[in-house]
Amino acid sequence: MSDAEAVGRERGPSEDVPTTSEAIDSPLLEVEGLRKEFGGVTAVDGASFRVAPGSFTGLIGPNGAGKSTTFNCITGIHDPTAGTVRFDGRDVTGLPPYALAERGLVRTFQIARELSEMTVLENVMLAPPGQVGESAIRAVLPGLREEVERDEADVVEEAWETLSFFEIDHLAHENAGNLSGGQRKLLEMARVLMTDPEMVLLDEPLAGVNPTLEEKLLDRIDELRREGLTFLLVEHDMDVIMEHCEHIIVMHQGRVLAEGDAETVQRDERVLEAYLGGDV
Ligand SMILES: Nc1ncnc2c1ncn2[C@@H]1O[C@H](COP(=O)(O)OP(=O)(O)OP(=O)(O)O)[C@@H](O)[C@H]1O
Repeated sequence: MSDAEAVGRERGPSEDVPTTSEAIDSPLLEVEGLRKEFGGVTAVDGASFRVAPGSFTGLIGPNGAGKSTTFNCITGIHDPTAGTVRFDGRDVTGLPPYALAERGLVRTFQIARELSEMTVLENVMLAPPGQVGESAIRAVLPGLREEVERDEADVVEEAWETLSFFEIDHLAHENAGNLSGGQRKLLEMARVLMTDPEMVLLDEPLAGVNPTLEEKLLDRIDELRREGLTFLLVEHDMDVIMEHCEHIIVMHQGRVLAEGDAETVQRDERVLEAYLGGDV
């Protein structure tokens, strides 16, 4: 019997499982005892894990495991019923998305209807938090006009660089609503990058993306990681998770069932049983 099998037989789902991320000494993101109830439904039931800075971490689990709810609790969409979320050593539990973005923790958002009527370039230029409103106010203050103009020129330059990085600069003047599903995902990533994040959370970034664009998106993520960005990804495509994520967290029934590298997770019998719908 392998170690994993032995662990699987000795422990039930309600007990704590050993977590390799406990070994991460200085996590960038730390989720502890996270719990979220919706009426009588417990969607997340005491999930705890850590994400190392500069890592590409995957969050997986069968349908209904609590991945999206966990994601939404971390990114300020849901208020957790209990537990804490720490980012860069600070408690950020329950902070709204804009406050998290100011601290460097961002998630991708689908392009909203109003934004789909704007061009790709406008979408990217609007992404930095507070940019437009702030500039508009500062533009009317005497003495600051020059500085504002310089700021805006920087944003335009950065917007073009970001579009070119994702190879969608040729679409700059196209309405965002006319993009294909895959091109939209690239635009969503470009918008995120404009906020100068430290950590990016991605929920199903490859859903509906054709293989060519998928490769492009994954290449860009790998490149950004090499520059020091941290990624946490919820994704159903196991091949992508196993190939690209060096740390994988498996959720089941609202808790962390197992975690480790691809090999560790793949040979963990509890993971297999959870995916097959077995009683773990
Ligand atoms: N707003 C809500 N109200 C009530 N129950 C909810 C709500 N959101 C999620 N749930 C329930 O919480 C549980 C976890 O759902 P969640 O969407 O987080 O899982 P998931 O792992 O992301 O699933 P999937 O892979 O199918 O997207 C499910 O039983 C789901 O029905």
